[in-house]
Amino acid sequence: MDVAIVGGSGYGGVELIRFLYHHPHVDQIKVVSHSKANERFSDIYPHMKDHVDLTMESMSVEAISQYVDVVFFATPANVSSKWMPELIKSGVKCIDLSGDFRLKDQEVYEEWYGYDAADAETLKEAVYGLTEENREAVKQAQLIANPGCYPTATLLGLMPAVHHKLIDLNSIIIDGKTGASGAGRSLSQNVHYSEMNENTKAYKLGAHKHIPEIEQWLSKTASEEVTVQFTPHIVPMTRGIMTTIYGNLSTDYSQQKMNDLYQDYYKNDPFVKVYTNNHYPQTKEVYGSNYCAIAVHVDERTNKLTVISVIDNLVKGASGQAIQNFNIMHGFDEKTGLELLPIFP
Ligand SMILES: NC(=O)C1=CN([C@@H]2O[C@H](COP(=O)(O)OP(=O)(O)OC[C@H]3O[C@@H](n4cnc5c(N)ncnc54)[C@H](OP(=O)(O)O)[C@@H]3O)[C@@H](O)[C@H]2O)C=CC1
Ligand SMILES: CC(=O)N[C@@H](CCC(=O)OP(=O)(O)O)C(=O)O
Repeated sequence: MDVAIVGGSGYGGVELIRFLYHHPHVDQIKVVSHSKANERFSDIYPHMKDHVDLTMESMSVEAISQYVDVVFFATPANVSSKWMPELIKSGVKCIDLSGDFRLKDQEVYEEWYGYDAADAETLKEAVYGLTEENREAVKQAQLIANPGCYPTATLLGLMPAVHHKLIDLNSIIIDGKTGASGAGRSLSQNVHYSEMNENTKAYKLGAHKHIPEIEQWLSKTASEEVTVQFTPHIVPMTRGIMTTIYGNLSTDYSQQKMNDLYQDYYKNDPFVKVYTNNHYPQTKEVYGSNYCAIAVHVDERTNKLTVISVIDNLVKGASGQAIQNFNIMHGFDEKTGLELLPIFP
């Protein structure tokens, strides 16, 4: 299978290459870059020297659709929406790491992203790639809207309780923490070393584009309109997302029953681990891997459920989940190429 990565010179791109380069079903990788065409990939990422022999190329949409079977987009918002109509018409499968196809309502996209939405016809083709929740649709999809990093951790943390109607859906509060790599490789003041080292700060309160993404999936799952309170924070680490999620319990449910429910819910999902031994997973425990690790706490005193959910933003929160979806779309074992253990410490 031949694949192209558009925006291959960024963090999402280098992670895709880390996993795809030795993927047993991938023959050729085209790394598409406009700013760095003709440069060697290992000159941009010297740790790849002698491992990855690829040169970045500038390719038109026509050339891409002619030469490859699958296109991954690791580009900022407002890029894939421009390329996609032609690619979809040509029959190529596409997996988009950006948010351009995640929100089904064009007005909502325009309000939260500030760009023109993707065209309605192409948007209809998009399948939300939260793998564990949408596996059957992913199997049939031509276009995957790969979820955002915070929504991946949040939704996987909430789904068992939501499906079993154990929390009041309009009481959900999400406290999110991310490392600097979430902002991508391009320079952003938010992640300037001297402003994030030994510092923790909240940002985009009530305005983060992951709010409508989380609400859309919760509302679809619950068949009612759900709103959430979400506050993201940047903490001084490179990789990792932790979401600490609170909700009011809507029924009497013991810690033991909640543990059993969560464990049972994810028993067939190879990349979700549920801890039931009073261990609360840490971001370091999933570093570099495609795992989401979850633990739940039932507080009978306050009648609240707390969920801790951690992922590596660049893997399960982006490139790893994209490859999990790629595997499923093509009938490969979903673990193919992704069975790396986390790096610790
Ligand atoms: N970082 C993360 O943790 C996560 C990121 N995402 C999403 O994945 C996407 C990629 O993120 P990330 O890799 O971190 O970002 P980076 O900034 O590291 O890389 C983005 C790449 O996109 C390319 N690019 C930039 N502008 C344009 C443009 N106008 N047209 C075409 N290509 C362009 C650039 O490559 P070149 O100049 O070589 O073409 C650049 O290297 C984003 O949409 C991001 O929101 C999703 C989940 C998590
Ligand atoms: C540290 C930092 O700035 N993180 C970014 C992560 C955004 C991201 O990756 O967005 P998508 O997952 O929607 O593509 C942010 O919170 O806006």
